[in-house]
Amino acid sequence: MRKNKWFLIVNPTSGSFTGKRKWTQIAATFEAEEIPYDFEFTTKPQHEYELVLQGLKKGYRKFVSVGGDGTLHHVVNGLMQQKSVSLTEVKLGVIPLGTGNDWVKTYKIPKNIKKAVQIIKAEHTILQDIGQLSLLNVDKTVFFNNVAGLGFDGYVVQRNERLKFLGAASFLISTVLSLASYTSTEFVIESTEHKLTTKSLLTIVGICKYSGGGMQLTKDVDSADGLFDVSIAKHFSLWKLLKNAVGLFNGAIVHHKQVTTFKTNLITINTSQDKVFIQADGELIGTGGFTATILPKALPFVIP
Ligand SMILES: Nc1ncnc2c1ncn2[C@@H]1O[C@H](COP(=O)(O)OP(=O)(O)OP(=O)(O)O)[C@@H](O)[C@H]1O
Repeated sequence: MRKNKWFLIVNPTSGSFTGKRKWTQIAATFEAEEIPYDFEFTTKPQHEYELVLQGLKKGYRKFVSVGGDGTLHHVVNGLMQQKSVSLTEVKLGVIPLGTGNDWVKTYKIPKNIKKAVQIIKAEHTILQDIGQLSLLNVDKTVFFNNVAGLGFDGYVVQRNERLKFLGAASFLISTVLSLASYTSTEFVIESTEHKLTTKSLLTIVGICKYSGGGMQLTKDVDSADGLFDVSIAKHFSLWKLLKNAVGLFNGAIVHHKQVTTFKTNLITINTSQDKVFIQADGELIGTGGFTATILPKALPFVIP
């Protein structure tokens, strides 16, 4: 009967321990709404992945990621890496308790626990595209459900690890602090339709709309169109970035003349410089270049 029960994977550390603080309220809401569920707390980084595999083995098919973008990223990777259960049988809901909570913003899933739980109860799903990243420096494949990128944004994610206690504003603070010490990188970018060599600040490959705590760096996003939305930004001085700060959050930045955008289903981004950080869904993945392939309509997510 586990097939009909929700299996909640709870990261107590997400959102500077919001996960731990809100758990009693979440459990009480599931009970009040009479939604059958079981749960497990993560006890270490990336534990979500193992809990998904164990959950599938025990017969669960309906999962809830209780945490932030990182928790969701690892739950998605658990589901995507395994081959024993067809993903059409699976449903994945989210209760956002993280710092940035960027993926939920695309679908307007509220942070209000009662409302987020009611969305799960309604079980309305969208088949969303998933990105598959193959790293060029090492034999490693990672899946992502929101936005991946390399260059400056990887550098910011790496720097932000130490500032997350500052909450959602930490991303903007890390961005400003990082600009002072970051130099642009030369990338060779090859997609189905484009080939270019360019010195740039960052290159972002997006499925959904928001990253970096609410910044909109991808244009005309459709999360189920079988295409990545790519944005390549040339170097921005600190002054220019601050002048365009509003545009970072309302999406106008993608129209800036120093930003190039296009759509593609396959892209390879490489660099000969070392220590170029790669991030996927706000998690640090590695360094160097990657090939990103879109997997159209790959995973059913519960959305409003
Ligand atoms: N028990 C744990 N102890 C330490 N780290 C954990 C634990 N459980 C999960 N993690 C890791 O914590 C990291 C951050 O989690 P998450 O991204 O959900 O929170 P956040 O960083 O506050 O939110 P956001 O990514 O939305 O800004 C993830 O990499 C996750 O694997």
